[in-house]
Amino acid sequence: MKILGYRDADYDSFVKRLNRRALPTHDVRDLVSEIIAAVARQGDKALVAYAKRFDNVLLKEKQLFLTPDELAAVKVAPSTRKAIAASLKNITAFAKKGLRKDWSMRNTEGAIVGERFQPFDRVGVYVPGGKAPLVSTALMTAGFARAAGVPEILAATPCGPDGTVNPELLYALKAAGVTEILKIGGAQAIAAMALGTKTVRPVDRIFGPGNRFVVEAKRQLFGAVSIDLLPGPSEILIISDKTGNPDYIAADLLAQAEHGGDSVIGFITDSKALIGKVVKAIERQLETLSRARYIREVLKQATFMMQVRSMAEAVAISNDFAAEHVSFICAEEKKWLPQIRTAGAIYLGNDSPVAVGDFLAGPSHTLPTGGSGRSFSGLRADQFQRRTSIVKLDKRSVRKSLGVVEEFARIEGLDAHGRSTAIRCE
Ligand SMILES: NC(=O)c1ccc[n+]([C@@H]2O[C@H](COP(=O)([O-])OP(=O)(O)OC[C@H]3O[C@@H](n4cnc5c(N)ncnc54)[C@H](O)[C@@H]3O)[C@@H](O)[C@H]2O)c1
Ligand SMILES: [Zn+2]
Repeated sequence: MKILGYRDADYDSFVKRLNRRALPTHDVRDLVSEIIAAVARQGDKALVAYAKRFDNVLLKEKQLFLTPDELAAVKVAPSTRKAIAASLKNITAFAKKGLRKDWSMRNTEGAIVGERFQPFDRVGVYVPGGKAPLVSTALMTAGFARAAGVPEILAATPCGPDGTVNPELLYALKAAGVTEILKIGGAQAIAAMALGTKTVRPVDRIFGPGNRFVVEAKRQLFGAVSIDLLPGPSEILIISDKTGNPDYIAADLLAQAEHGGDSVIGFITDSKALIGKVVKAIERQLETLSRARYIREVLKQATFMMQVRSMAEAVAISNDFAAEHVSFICAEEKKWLPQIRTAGAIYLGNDSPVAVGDFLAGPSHTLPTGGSGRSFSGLRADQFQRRTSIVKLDKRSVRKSLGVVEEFARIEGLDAHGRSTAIRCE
């Protein structure tokens, strides 16, 4: 854990380093481009080879997809079914609010102009499965696709060494409306969905979070497909004044640490006393957690706590860092909230655990990480809609448009353009 305050000698250089840009390292970039090239060249054969190399599973080319029988046989506890239904209910309601609706109006010349929104025909969602079966992520991606009315939803998720996928995850995928399940993970799964293979039909757009290989594959395949955003290893930044409850703050930091070593955990406050209390609370709570040893490692490698001069400084650092989740606890919430501009999601006050947003609240937990929050927003239902603009003129509006069109045609030296409009006014 790195603990520092504004009086420390290395404070300024540390703060400077928190101003991030989401860019991959060279080794990840090179490995991923090699994987993409192999999938493009060898298709299913490459998928089988990488599943063996990275996931330690022996699959045949015929076994890349989950069969309908396997899916039909999935059974989960009633309590699981209830939890998944509760989450999907909130997700669907939230998603429907975010869908865009067709509209039209008349422009100055009287032409009808408008926008039409239709669901994509076929999308791919990546559901991480490396470290934990992210059942909630299945809902937080495919659930939005279904709410938008996408008819074909291909999900990709890595299977275990025995070739099976966690039954709760399968149940969630089915509940969220997924129509095909590819048992492949990593960059190779993204490549297969984007480029297609003999057995995988390519998709129009790819959604969903993953580790750095998955995120880099989406970045490199942009163009072959479109992507939602760059949602990588999860992270949190907690900003609190002295009104923050140290036990709650510690609990949220620990919950984040559970996500894994690639993620970053930050705590910024203008109260030095609060840092001391949070550190003590972490030690106390850690004792009772099942993944304590693992969490301890993350706290050591990837956690910082900082005493800043003021809330203004805290907010400025937060905007530079562009964290996936910002927890904001401040007596002057109304004053500062509009100024937190680059966060993927903001959790307000002492009583808003990020975990509720992870699993249940409604907004997708698929959020930009690694500093990409500066340029991307979290996953929304309207990202599953393809937008088309529509223009319709009649004799009156075409006549009214002619003067301006002819002037542009003259300036740009495109006389056929002018002629195509004039001919309709003769
Ligand atoms: N930002 C968000 O919205 C959000 C939401 C949920 C999860 N996440 C993040 O997603 C990540 C999931 O990561 P994960 O690893 O558990 O699952 P994952 O499914 O993303 O990655 C596992 C796959 O990576 C590939 N792989 C593993 N090691 C490799 C290597 N050395 N080289 C090349 N490929 C390799 C394997 O094929 C494996 O199937 C976590 O960091 C989590 O925080 C983010
Ligand atoms: Zn979480």
